[in-house]
Amino acid sequence: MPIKVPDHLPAKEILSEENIFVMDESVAYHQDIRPLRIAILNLMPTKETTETQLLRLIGNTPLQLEAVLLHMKTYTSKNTSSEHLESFYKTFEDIAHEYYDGLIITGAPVEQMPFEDVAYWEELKEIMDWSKRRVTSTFHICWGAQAGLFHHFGVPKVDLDEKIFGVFPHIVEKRNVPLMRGFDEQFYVPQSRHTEVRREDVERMAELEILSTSPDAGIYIAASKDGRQIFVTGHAEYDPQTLKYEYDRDTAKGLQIAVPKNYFPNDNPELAPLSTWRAHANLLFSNWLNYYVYQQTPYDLGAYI
Ligand SMILES: CC(=O)SCCNC(=O)CCNC(=O)[C@H](O)C(C)(C)COP(=O)(O)OP(=O)(O)OC[C@H]1O[C@@H](n2cnc3c(N)ncnc32)[C@H](O)[C@@H]1OP(=O)(O)O
Ligand SMILES: N[C@@H](CCO)C(=O)O
Repeated sequence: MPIKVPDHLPAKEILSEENIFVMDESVAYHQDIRPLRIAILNLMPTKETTETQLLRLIGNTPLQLEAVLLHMKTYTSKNTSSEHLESFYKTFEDIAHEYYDGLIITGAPVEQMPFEDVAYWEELKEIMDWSKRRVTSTFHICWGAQAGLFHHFGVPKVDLDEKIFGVFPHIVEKRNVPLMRGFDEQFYVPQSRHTEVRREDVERMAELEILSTSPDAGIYIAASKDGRQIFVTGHAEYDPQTLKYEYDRDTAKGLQIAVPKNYFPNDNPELAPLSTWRAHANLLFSNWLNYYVYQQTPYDLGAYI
């Protein structure tokens, strides 16, 4: 939450320069409060796991949220039961006439296919176009980020020689941006990708800025300068066991997969993995919800979007 201070207090300028959020009394007085409406477009096969991971993170805020789960109408999930989807999910068609304060588009295990071969690509393009008109800020994760960067900005995804797999150190590139508030100089994030977006392709787009990168894993966070589109290539939301699950799964299938880096103690898969990214994940999502959703969205949704 912002610190509310008298309009001309000298500390206000110092804290603002430190990228601490300070709000004038006059602005605070005019804030109206209502629950935030957040839609989660869940493209993951492991839908129940992903729901839990994301709700845990967005629930870590004093703000009231109304979360709506979405799945694709034009694709039939193999790994999630239709009972679960019918009970808890809606489709885009059900909500297309509404406005949302925030939208999260998850990753999906389709990154090695051309975008056009993904069965729900047309529906996803429609949702991404809609998000520009009806959502205050959209948070794209992993393949969702690649899809958004490609669709909105023509940034291609590029195959990697080897999967980036493990928990890597990341750094802040643009410190004076609200999404980065309170980030450590170096922090850890799980990455699990066979593809990447290249720095030069993102830098070519004047509307985008690169906020955080990793020497090992490349671009981590890019965003539109107006904050309405956030693209995150890593999986801050992953549970401590998720990379282990992916490693065991691929090993059992006989795939050539390296042990995830910086994850198991001594890189020994027999030992229980250590979580080193949870604090970062909480900060990333609460910064997004606070500064890009709550502080920006109009009280009357749809009033200016
Ligand atoms: C880069 C990122 O975004 S990372 C995020 C993705 N990571 C994960 O999903 C990790 C967890 N996933 C998994 O472990 C595995 O996908 C499993 C175990 C759930 C299933 O794996 P498999 O049995 O090998 O593959 P399966 O044939 O069931 O298809 C896997 C998924 O690929 C996706 N998929 C495959 N082909 C297509 C296609 N043409 N169009 C759209 N989606 C497709 C679907 O999401 C499908 O699962 P779903 O139908 O339940 O949504
Ligand atoms: N995180 C994914 C990789 C991209 O599909 C997995 O290992 O399932």
